[in-house]
Amino acid sequence: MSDAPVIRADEPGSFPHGVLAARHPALIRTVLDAFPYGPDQRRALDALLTSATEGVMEPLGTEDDERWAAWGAREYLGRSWFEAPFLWSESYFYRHLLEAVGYFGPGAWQGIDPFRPFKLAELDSPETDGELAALDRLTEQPAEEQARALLHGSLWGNRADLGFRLSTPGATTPVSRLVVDDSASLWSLLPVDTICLVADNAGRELIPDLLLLDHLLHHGRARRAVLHVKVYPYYISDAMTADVLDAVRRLAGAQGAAADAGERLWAALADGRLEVRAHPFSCAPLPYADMPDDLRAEFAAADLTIFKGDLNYRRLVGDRLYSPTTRFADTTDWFPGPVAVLRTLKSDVIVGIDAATEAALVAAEGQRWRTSGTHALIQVGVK
Ligand SMILES: O=P(O)(O)OC[C@@]1(O)O[C@H](CO)[C@@H](O)[C@@H]1O
Repeated sequence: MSDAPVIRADEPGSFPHGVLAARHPALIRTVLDAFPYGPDQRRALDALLTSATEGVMEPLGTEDDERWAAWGAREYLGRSWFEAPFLWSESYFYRHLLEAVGYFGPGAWQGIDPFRPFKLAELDSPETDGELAALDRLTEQPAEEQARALLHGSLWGNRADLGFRLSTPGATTPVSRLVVDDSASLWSLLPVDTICLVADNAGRELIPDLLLLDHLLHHGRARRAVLHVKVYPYYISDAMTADVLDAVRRLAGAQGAAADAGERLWAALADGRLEVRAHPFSCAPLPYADMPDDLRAEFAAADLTIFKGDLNYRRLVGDRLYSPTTRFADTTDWFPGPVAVLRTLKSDVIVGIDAATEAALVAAEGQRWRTSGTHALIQVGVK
């Protein structure tokens, strides 16, 4: 195991401190504005707002406390949210938020995703219309060119995360060259029988993820695909099964090439070539290295697993302050199969870049490059 320090949020001015001190309160206010929640839910959200910024982490008071105990709660309950590992307190915050809005019931609000209005707004946005219309031109290109464009669409789609935009309003700064580009190695692993894609955000990220999977299935570069999503609403815009269905419907209801892809995806879901999985560990406050055996076996059975996004990156390599030149392979060698990541950089964790690249980024931006969302990478680990 690495001896790089686990990231915590206890240093004012640091990125994780800002997430807990500013992004979480902003999120609670946004959710309060988006729903006509009743007095009990509003009180619970107000209480969470105070607790999350000034209080300590408390039990949920439900049977889920047992699961969280198995995930380490005994060590952190009663302590400030800022003291626990960043990954742990962020995940626990989302679980508490769902408790406050009655997501797990009993009651009429059971199963109502507090983030759904924002996810749907993305699917209905003019930007999504534009991206779907562009597919008609893309299908006229050679298959190789289509594949490259769809991979990059899926990669940069990762900027479309609502949490990031809560604290980075107008995050439309131009994108830049990849800080690591192992895409040649990724393509060299195909074709495969089974590809797994561990999804990140719904809406404008999930659409290009689905288009990439459709392309791989349609062009025989994978026989089947397994799409891992979250088991409940998490990190604001993370995709769940309901979001996959919304996205496939959005595609199928579009025109031209987008509609063709939507229909193929619908058929692939129906005949099992595309399977959606939502494992309880998907919302665990732990790195994937700690995943349970059944999930490990699922990844082991895939010929290639692609992890999308910043949070999955943190959970794959470990949420630690590594030296950026630490080898990617050294942080992922425990993974039970070939693994790739498509990620825009939105938190402090980074491994696998060379010293010259790091020096150039620091010279140009200080440490902002780690969190600004304007840089991205494609990394691949094969044993
Ligand atoms: O996983 P995603 O959607 O790419 O990013 C999630 C994120 O916005 O949330 C975390 C902070 O709350 C950071 O890891 C990251 O910046």
